[in-house]
Amino acid sequence: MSGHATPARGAAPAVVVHPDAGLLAEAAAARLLTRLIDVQSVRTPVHVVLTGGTVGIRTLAAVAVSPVRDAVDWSGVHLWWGDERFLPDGDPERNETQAREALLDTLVASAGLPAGNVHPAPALGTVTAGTTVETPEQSAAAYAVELARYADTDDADGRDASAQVPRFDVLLLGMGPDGHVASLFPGHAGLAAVGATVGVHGSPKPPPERVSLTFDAIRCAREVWFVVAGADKAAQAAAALAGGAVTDVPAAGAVGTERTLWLLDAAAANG
Ligand SMILES: O=C1O[C@H](COP(=O)(O)O)[C@@H](O)[C@H](O)[C@H]1O
Repeated sequence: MSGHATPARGAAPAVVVHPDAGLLAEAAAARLLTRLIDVQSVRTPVHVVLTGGTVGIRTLAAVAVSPVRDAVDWSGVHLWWGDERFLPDGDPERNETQAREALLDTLVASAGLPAGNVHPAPALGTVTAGTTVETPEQSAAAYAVELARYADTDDADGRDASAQVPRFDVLLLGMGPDGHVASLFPGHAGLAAVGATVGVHGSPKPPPERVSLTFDAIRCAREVWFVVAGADKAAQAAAALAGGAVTDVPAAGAVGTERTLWLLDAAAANG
């Protein structure tokens, strides 16, 4: 295993606990909207990485109905994903499909989000640059090309900019009960992948084929925010916060350069 097996340099984690998963999603949505408004007061565009998973999608649904939603200039927001389930376009299990239904379709239709600012990892069977995407590796490679188009390679702050990705302003992550983040699973080869993206096979959580950002890419984010709920996540949340080994608890390796924030519900915080 490479240097990713040890916790990364980056912002030390801070923890905020909310009473339950519903309030966690509402609070994360409010926090995200405030962050977008704040960042837009000093720079544009803003790059946000979305997560799939239960709380991640509930957070997007809460953004959709927030009265503050339209205080964001969505024309200057670019949206990416930390991971994707490698399935055909429109499959209900794709993180992209769920995010579009929860929020993105509305933003494109009526809030000024350009369709071209939505950057999913290409789905199984889609055609990208004249080639049909048939493997997670092909999707990961095409996703890396798209990320590189928006890359910020300024490494003046000491971060490793070799992953060729945007300087994400917020990168949202869920966490599985096994401690996985994005599609980086305990003991899997993807933990050691270098560059921006990796194709994943044999995921212990269905579907088995996925595409993920690497730790190199995740660690380019200014702010990494976990949204984690449920008693089944408590042990791994505690292990990650205690600085556990990344091979056992991948969440321990996901840090932002300026902030690492764990947004938990009370059940997940009780480990
Ligand atoms: O499969 C995935 O699972 C994780 C966690 O999901 P949850 O439902 O347990 O919260 C998610 O973060 C990831 O994006 C997704 O692909």
